[in-house]
Amino acid sequence: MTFHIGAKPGEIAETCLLPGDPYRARWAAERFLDGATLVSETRGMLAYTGTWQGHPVTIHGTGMGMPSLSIYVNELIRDYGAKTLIRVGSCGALQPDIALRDVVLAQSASTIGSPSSSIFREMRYAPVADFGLLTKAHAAATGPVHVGGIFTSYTFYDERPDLNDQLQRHGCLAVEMETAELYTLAARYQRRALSILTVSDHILTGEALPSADRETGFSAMVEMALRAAFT
Ligand SMILES: O=P(O)(O)O[C@H]1O[C@H](CO)[C@@H](O)[C@H]1O
Ligand SMILES: O=c1cc[nH]c(=O)[nH]1
Repeated sequence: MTFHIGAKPGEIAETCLLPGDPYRARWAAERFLDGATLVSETRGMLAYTGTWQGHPVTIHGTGMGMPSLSIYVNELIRDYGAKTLIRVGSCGALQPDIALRDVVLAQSASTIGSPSSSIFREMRYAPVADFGLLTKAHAAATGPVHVGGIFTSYTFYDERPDLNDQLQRHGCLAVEMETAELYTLAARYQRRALSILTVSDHILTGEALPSADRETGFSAMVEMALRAAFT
């Protein structure tokens, strides 16, 4: 047990899938894992461990935003020995050729700042995905998939439309709230990380999926994450 994870030693797999939403963790565990067992529900952040095609996998919610993800990923890596960490999240699209339900593979994650920023002082660190996971996830895609840079925001309700304009102009595919810190922590501890994101809304058009779709409609990215981890 740690401050924020109730699992006993040995109950967390080396491969962890990380949705922001704890109910997405439950849905994905029930749908994709054999023998899924609830191993932590501290603060309602559900975590399940089971197997996929014989491989041990944990699916652990992270909550919303980099500070929350940072707590869980630090403990998963430092206390439980997680080695492969794949975020399965939602994002808002920033480019006109990206549609609702498309998948975005985050090659890099720009940010204004992250919980790790203070250790870099004046340096603008560039958090990047694990190349092996990225290429394997891309090969496993069965529908529209986009690969490129994303923006990890500290806020959901952003008051800077000019920032979205600049991000779009510089080819940024989508916005979400966790990946920059995930990639930075993975680099620090020499672990593999990737963010696979399903487009839940479009920043340019204002279209959005209903929240039930966000919770359960994301099979393609979970399948891509599992195939990337084990092929
Ligand atoms: O669907 P998840 O994984 O939570 O990801 C996105 O959704 C939340 C905002 O609604 C933020 O956590 C953002 O990154
Ligand atoms: O952070 C996020 C996640 C999904 N959609 C957004 O617009 N922002």
